[in-house]
Amino acid sequence: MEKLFITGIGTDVGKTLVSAILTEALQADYWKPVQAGLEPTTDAATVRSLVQNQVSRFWPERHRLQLPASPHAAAAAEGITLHPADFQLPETTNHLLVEGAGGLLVPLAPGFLIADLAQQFALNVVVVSRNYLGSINHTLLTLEALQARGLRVRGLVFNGEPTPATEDFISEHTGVPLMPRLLPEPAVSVEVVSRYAAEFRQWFNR
Ligand SMILES: Nc1ncnc2c1ncn2[C@@H]1O[C@H](COP(=O)(O)OP(=O)(O)OP(=O)(O)O)[C@@H](O)[C@H]1O
Ligand SMILES: C[C@H](N)[C@H](N)CCCCCC(=O)O
Ligand SMILES: [Mg+2]
Repeated sequence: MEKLFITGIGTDVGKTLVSAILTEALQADYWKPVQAGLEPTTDAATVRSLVQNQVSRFWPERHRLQLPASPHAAAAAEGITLHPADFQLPETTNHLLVEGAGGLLVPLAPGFLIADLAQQFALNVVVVSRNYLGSINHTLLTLEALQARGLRVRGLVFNGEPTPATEDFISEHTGVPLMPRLLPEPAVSVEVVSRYAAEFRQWFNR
């Protein structure tokens, strides 16, 4: 069974889109442990709206925080402090995807980072790297931080305009496995997710 933690090189890089694609590809369960920002929608609701299979289960967030901010700040604004002991991996016999919030070193509380959650659950990691000027550095820093923590990279997903100079350097410098890449889509839809899911399914079955 694949038990995967979806992180990225920052916020808004496409973790939720990749989560939807992987959820559909593997008919996996999906869990967003901490949702910071509830309007206009949540990541779990987005993934649910983009997948069609009837197998996936959507596990409830452990913390739903109003403020679209860093989780440590969103929690503080509600007068609460998140603790590692709050979080237990959903007990499922299915594949499971766990989506972080923002990038790998985003704080959940003082001394408690998103990376600690991936470590606590001993999950393999999928890294989403959106293409922008500066993304090489952000990607290499993320991969180095994962390596320093002994977290295994299951695959790296490039998202955006194909940029060989960027992608080739990251791939050759780190040797991480590359998953299928995402192109800029005019709109994100069930059809788009279904098309990529077929590609990712092949990647897992290769
Ligand atoms: N390849 C793409 N083509 C078109 N739109 C995209 C693509 N990748 C991401 N987007 C859009 O960019 C926005 C941010 O993506 P997404 O919500 O997946 O980011 P995220 O990394 O999950 O952010 P967060 O840290 O808030 O969880 C969304 O509106 C999403 O639909
Ligand atoms: C609100 C946003 N969409 C994410 N859920 C949280 C992003 C936290 C980023 C914190 C940071 O790296 O400065
Ligand atoms: Mg997201």
